[in-house]
Amino acid sequence: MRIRFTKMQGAGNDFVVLDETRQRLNLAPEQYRQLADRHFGVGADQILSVRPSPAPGVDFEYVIHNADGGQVEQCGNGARCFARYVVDKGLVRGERIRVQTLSGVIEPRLNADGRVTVDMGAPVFDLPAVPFDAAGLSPHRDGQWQKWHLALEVEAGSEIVAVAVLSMGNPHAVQEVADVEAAPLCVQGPEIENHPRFPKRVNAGFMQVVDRGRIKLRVWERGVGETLACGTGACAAVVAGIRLGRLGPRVDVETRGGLLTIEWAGGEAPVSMTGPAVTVFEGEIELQD
Ligand SMILES: N[C@H](CCC[C@H](N)C(=O)O)C(=O)O
Repeated sequence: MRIRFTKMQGAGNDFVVLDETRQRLNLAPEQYRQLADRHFGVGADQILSVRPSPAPGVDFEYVIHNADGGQVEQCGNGARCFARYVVDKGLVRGERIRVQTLSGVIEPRLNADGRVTVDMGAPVFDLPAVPFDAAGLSPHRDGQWQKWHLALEVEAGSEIVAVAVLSMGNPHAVQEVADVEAAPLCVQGPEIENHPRFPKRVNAGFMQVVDRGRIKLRVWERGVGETLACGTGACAAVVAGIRLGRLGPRVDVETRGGLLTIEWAGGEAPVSMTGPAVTVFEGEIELQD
């Protein structure tokens, strides 16, 4: 099957975008994996599908697959690129862009400076959890925040890390580190991603607080590994930092791939994310059938 695609990136988190507005491609997980493969395919962290939405008042359906071929609920950097794509391709009829995802409807906005702002919805603080006695965990309340101690089995024996756990539509476990460049992502990342506490696996964030308006962040993403930026991960880290009293309501998030700005007023308020969205190239590829 020969298909056309658009390669995009948001703060270095990169995507293959597929236009399914006229025809569904019905790809199999192996074909998503082929598209994401950086040696045998195009190469990307996620594959984003643009589909029409049957729902009244909703313009598009936004379907997201990780590099491992699994479909997921949300992708923040991808949402900005989705908005850039549908505007640049002339697919948008009105002023607003309302997009259905597995975790609800989002409404991205293109700003005059070329960056894109997305209301990512309100954070959710209780994730589907394995009963703690089955996973050997010891939850404790730290201030007003329930943090979880995860028992990680790493080469040097087991170690306990305290993570803040929340959902931005997709699951995140965020920990604070003194130096994000020295954070053990390659060791702890896969351990946390696949920890029995998270029956749907999890994205593992490593946050260094610079001051109340700035953090540095690296994320080991579920289904991908370390990415240069993670939009929902930036939202989750800022929400965790605000809930722990470490951050103010507007935070610049330095990622290896660029800068994201996250705002959250607390409580049930939605989290706002602003950042870049860039088209890199267009192409065609022959997919295995
Ligand atoms: N790996 C994530 C999906 C992509 C999230 C990230 N690329 C973003 O910008 O939010 C997950 O499995 O939940």
